[in-house]
Amino acid sequence: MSSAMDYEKKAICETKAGIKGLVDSGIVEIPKNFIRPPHELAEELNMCKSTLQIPVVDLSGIEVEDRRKKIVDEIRDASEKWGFFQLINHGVPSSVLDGMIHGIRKFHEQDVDVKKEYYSPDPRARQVRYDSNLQLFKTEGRTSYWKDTLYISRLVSGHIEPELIPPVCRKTTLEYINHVMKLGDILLGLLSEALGLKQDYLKAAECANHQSVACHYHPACPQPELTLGTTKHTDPVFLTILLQDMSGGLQVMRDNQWADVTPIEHGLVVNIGDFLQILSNDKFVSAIHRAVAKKVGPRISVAFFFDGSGPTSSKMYGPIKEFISDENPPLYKEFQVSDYVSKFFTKPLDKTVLDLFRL
Ligand SMILES: O=C(O)CCC(=O)C(=O)O
Ligand SMILES: [Fe+2]
Repeated sequence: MSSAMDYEKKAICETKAGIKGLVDSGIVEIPKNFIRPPHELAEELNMCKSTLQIPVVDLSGIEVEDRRKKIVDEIRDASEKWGFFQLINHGVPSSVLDGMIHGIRKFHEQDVDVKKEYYSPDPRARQVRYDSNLQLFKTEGRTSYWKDTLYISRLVSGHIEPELIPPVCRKTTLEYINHVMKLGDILLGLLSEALGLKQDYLKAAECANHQSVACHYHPACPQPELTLGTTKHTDPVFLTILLQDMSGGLQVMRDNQWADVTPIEHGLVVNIGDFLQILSNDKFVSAIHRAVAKKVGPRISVAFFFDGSGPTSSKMYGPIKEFISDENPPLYKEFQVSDYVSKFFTKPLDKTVLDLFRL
């Protein structure tokens, strides 16, 4: 590591002002540790961009039987082909969505002296913490991302001690959690039906008992083409509901091309996570996605993750028995959340959850 990089790392960590602090200091070039490796940047230049758009599913009329059937068909198709879709008329009030984005922006833009109280680079240390993935400096050859994130973790059925949430965004965040939990229930029902199972199957299978929320703030970036807001990844959870502002930047991989997930005002993005791909025995896909950095900012996005039972539970997960036959053998071994957690922190960077459990 160069001494210049050491200085930048130290400055970001010590001020606890995040990437936002770096931008506010007036930099015109991004520090080296944010620059993606040359082979990645070269590969990018040769890659075609997809003009396809992820499907949009309208949830209005869901209580009418025929309409629900059509919605289930659309969700099945999107989950099989893309692993991604957008929802409109999903029942979460526009004021709650706007309030969440506004609250998260206020958190990241508040006085650093207040914000830094929440700063912690250790994912296991605190239930609510803010960080800029600077711990990645420590890992040789790993690039840092152009974003700061407020993490709200270890929610149990949507519950968290309200006082743990920063006052500046407490009311709006609690409201948002409350509504997204309800939408999560509706979605689990629709996804169960899309898999040909009873409506309460995925909920009863403990696919969403725990939740966490990652509230991202991507500041304007002076050299966006050299870095990323979030590197390409799949979500190591069952299901994600993502709220994004109108800035754009989220992309999903389809047939080896990046497709933009163009924001829809007051829409929500849904994506299938690794564990749902495993349960469905590869019927549904957990798609690779990323967020590009932008010259203008900030961009706010909020990923609400639905996770399984906690690491102390002995609940086993694996391909759903109903899908397994001599012709369709299981593609993954069974596992407990604790197996996954212990492997996750030591797994090689290029391995996903799917690789860890594939037979
Ligand atoms: O910022 C985004 O739109 C994507 C965030 C994301 O993929 C994640 O938090 O897992
Ligand atoms: Fe993600």
